[in-house]
Amino acid sequence: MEHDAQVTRAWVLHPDIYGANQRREASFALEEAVSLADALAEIEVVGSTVVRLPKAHAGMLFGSGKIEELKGLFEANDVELVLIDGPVTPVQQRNLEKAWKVKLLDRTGLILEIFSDRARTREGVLQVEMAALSYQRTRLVRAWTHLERQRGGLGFVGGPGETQIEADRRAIDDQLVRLRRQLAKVVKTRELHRKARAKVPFPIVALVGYTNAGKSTLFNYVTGADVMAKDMLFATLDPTMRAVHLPDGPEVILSDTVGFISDLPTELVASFRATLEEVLAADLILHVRDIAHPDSEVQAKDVEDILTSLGVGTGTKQLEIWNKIDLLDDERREAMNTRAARDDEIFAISAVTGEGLEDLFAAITTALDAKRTEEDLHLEFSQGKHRAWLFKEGVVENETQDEDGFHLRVRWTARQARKFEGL
Ligand SMILES: Nc1nc2c(ncn2[C@@H]2O[C@H](COP(=O)(O)OP(=O)(O)OP(=O)(O)O)[C@@H](O)[C@H]2O)c(=O)[nH]1
Repeated sequence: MEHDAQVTRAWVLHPDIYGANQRREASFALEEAVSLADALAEIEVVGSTVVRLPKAHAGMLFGSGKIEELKGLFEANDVELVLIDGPVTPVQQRNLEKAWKVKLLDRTGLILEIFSDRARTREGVLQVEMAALSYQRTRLVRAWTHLERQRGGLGFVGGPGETQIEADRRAIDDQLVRLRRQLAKVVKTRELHRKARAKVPFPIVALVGYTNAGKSTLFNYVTGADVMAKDMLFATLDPTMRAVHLPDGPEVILSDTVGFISDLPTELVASFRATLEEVLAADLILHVRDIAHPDSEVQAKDVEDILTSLGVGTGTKQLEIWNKIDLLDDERREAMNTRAARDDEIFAISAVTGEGLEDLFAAITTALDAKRTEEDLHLEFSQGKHRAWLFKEGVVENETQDEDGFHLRVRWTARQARKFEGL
């Protein structure tokens, strides 16, 4: 058979762990894994299968019959790469690669590949490199533990394998230290940028959501920008910011962030913390959901869990955006619209047709205006201009005066506070 030499022929396996993986329907999980693989241009998915995992086949992951059966399938389809949508130990990887004569990548490895393909900014590139190294490091440790066990767990030092692994581990540690230093520098620069932005008197609205939910499409619709919006997972990796005037509303900074995914590798969760700080700093969070997706509820729950684990969102107002209603049939669309209309914090929209956006913009304006905090200010007499501004903006609740100046109790929104700072 003649094949395009530029692309690697891949087969996707979703291991269905009996009894443990029922939270997500196996067929949806398999579909998502195929989309993940499709996100890499150099991979062509030639087939995909859900495989029920046996209870115990530690060294090979699957039973020998299944391995033979799959081997025949891979040979018949000239498969060069097998993607296993789950964790695979280094030992299992080596054994399966040998048995099937293919290269093998597990879910974390695949997601890391995609992230490394997508990272554009210096910070993104450094974070992905660090995540990949941390991942490699855990695989060294596992192999080492395994070697140790083979020798009967005596733990004596100096075996050739162990020395090599120790050396590899040290090399990785050194490189991680170097990368961490470089990253710290980049983060510092970004901090300065954010501080500069905080002086801009606009509230920040952050878009979050499961990958492919439509964040970039909504961002583009609102800002008229041309951020890459594709039916491709993780099209947006680095956060994008844009100041935009909402129709009949305030000027805001809209921020588009990386999409979330179930079972996000822990290495990546940690390394993307910094990027998600943009979300932490937001005045309002818009959680964009693909409401037409069959697994929409599970996706939403996973996004909420990741946000909670990152400490994002507590105390920050959130609106839920039910996107892609144009894809629903009339009956379901009607039902969604009715449900959304009953809840002040849910909005059914289509980021493609623009349906429902007017109500959403109005709600964003209201939410930002409602976010008032109370503060005590002391103004010197020479700051009369500031006092006049506060009275003009109508945020002063109470005022007293002494020989130094004015004591004001103000209730204001983040937007007003920032404007005041800029005076
Ligand atoms: N029919 C329809 N398609 C939509 C809508 N919103 C987004 N899409 C499509 O969904 C796909 C994903 O949209 P993106 O905007 O790239 O999604 P994202 O959430 O930014 O994705 P990540 O970058 O992976 O986080 C694209 O093919 C969009 O055209 C919508 O309201 N209706």
